[in-house]
Amino acid sequence: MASELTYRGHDEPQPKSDAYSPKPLKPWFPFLRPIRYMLRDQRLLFLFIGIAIATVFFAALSRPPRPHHNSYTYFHSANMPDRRLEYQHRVASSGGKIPLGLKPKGLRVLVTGGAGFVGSHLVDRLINRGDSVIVVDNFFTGRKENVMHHFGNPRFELIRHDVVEPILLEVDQIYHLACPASPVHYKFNPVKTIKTNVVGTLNMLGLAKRIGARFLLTSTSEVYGDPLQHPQVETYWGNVNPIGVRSCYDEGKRTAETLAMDYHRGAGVEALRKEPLTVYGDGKQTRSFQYVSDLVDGLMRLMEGEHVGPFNLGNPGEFTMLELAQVVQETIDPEARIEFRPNTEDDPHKRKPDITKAREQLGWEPKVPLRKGLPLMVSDFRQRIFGDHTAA
Ligand SMILES: O=c1ccn([C@@H]2O[C@H](COP(=O)(O)OP(=O)(O)O[C@H]3OC[C@@H](O)[C@H](O)[C@H]3O)[C@@H](O)[C@H]2O)c(=O)[nH]1
Repeated sequence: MASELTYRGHDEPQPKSDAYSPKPLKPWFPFLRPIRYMLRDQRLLFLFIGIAIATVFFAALSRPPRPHHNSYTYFHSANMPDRRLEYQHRVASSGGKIPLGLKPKGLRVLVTGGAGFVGSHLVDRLINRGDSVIVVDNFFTGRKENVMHHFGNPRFELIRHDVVEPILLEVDQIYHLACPASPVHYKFNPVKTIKTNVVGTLNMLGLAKRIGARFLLTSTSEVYGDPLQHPQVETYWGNVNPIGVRSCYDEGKRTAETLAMDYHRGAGVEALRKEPLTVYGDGKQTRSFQYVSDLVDGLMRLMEGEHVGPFNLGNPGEFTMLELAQVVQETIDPEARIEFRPNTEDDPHKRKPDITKAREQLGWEPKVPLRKGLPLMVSDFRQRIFGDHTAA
């Protein structure tokens, strides 16, 4: 009865040849069973997951140690004869599984603000000596054209990024230059200027700490404000108006220096500072001017040396703004007219770096005097702006 309820086909005529005969076994039948077995209960999925876990595990086992993890303690050892050689050794020896000849040769260097004036000259030097360079720049005052000649070089990367936002990169050294540098630019949006100096520097120091990279901050002679000591040595604390129109830059850089030294003391980050005395103004106030190649040379010596803390990297030659204008007339354009305008607020009266420390400890001093540097600077700008190759 039950079968009648469930199967009603017994009334239909049966085909004549329906006498029972077992189906012949297909030749591929033995292979079908394991495949069916695999497909049941999502066994295949579990198999793939197993393979993935094993791959990750063995890849992690075979990964070489990172070169910069021990650079942290390394930079605190005072008896390091040649940091650059040691760096090359560490980078090279980090590639245990990489076939000979494919190992990275130079350092991996991050230059924030690398599309700017000083930064792009620094990038040229680093690329020329064989390093791999990553430039991070928001192009506020920098230009792609300054670094365009490195496009296509596998050792060069350009990232449009604002340092006030965190970024994670793997490098051995960080040159932190990103900041509006001339009074017109840093006064344009003062809150953003101080934010770049404080938050941007915090982000870069945080990155340096995380990856164990060496850190160099480019500060400014403006941290001395309107100095009461002349010339200025690195230990001079300065005379700065904390609430003036220039404070976003002066005090921003001073805070950036504080942060760098606090990270150094608290977290072991290597903190360096340089003082480019390259501010141009007008009136009778004095300033010192240095050619960019001297500055870049000093920056690299500082980064490669074992010293920590502030260094004045400037040219002690002291000129009034009027003298500067006269040198421009003599060396570049005798027709140029000198126009007097009222001075800007809080403009320091005098500025001249004492570079004894840099001379003694870095073996550095500027080589290019103002009279020689100015025409070189004009050629450089001509080439950058008009692509005038003959001028170089
Ligand atoms: O928020 C900012 C502001 C500026 N920048 C970049 O920083 C670079 C600054 O270069 P500039 O050509 O304007 O100025 P300089 O090369 O003369 O400045 C350099 O010396 C003076 C120091 O105070 C600066 O920190 C240093 O960059 C530019 O490429 C600019 O686009 C940022 O990446 N982020």
